[in-house]
Amino acid sequence: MPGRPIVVSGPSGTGKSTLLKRLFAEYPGKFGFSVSNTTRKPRPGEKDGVDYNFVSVDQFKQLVADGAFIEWAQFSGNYYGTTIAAVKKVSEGLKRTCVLDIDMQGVKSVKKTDLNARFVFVAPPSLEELKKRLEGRGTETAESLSKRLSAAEAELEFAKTGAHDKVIVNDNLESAYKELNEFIFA
Ligand SMILES: Nc1ncnc2c1ncn2[C@@H]1O[C@H](COP(=O)(O)OP(=O)(O)OP(=O)(O)O)[C@@H](O)[C@H]1O
Repeated sequence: MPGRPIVVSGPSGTGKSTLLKRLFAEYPGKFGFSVSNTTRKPRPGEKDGVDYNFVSVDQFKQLVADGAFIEWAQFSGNYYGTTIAAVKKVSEGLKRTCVLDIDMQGVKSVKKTDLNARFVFVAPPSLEELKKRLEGRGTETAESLSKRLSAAEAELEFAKTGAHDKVIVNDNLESAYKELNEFIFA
């Protein structure tokens, strides 16, 4: 029996991917991510329904109008989004526990659906440490770094409202992973 969907959120750079990568590796076949919808064209080797659900702009707009999305966005001329149906497909089709790595808008949106998800927030030990990790990852420009840090403050404020079932401070990676594991299998 797959478990209820798990929504993992928290500031960019707080360590969500690091923790999830470890979880997926420890339990192969137990968890899965949903397949996103996109209007961009498939790249060679990409399979429809596996890498993405490839749709036309008209189809995408219809899904938006139908309220099918948990979250969607436009990047460099293409639309991308996660549908409620794609999350259900992971549990009902693949019989896996669906894990969603989304931001606070996504969290609010999932709460309005019938997905009956559980919410975990991964917090950094401090904003200074978060800045160090983002710098250390070597993926950010000065501009994207400052954008992520201001978004981080909003995420931390939101977490204070008690919207999540569990808050994990990712200070020591081992103990954060242990807490995540315990929460997920509780
Ligand atoms: N407990 C920890 N102590 C020190 N460094 C950590 C810890 N956890 C993660 N990191 C490092 O912090 C950086 C950011 O981690 P990661 O990429 O997992 O964050 P993220 O929350 O998934 O970010 P994004 O939302 O941008 O994808 C990585 O370089 C990672 O190795």
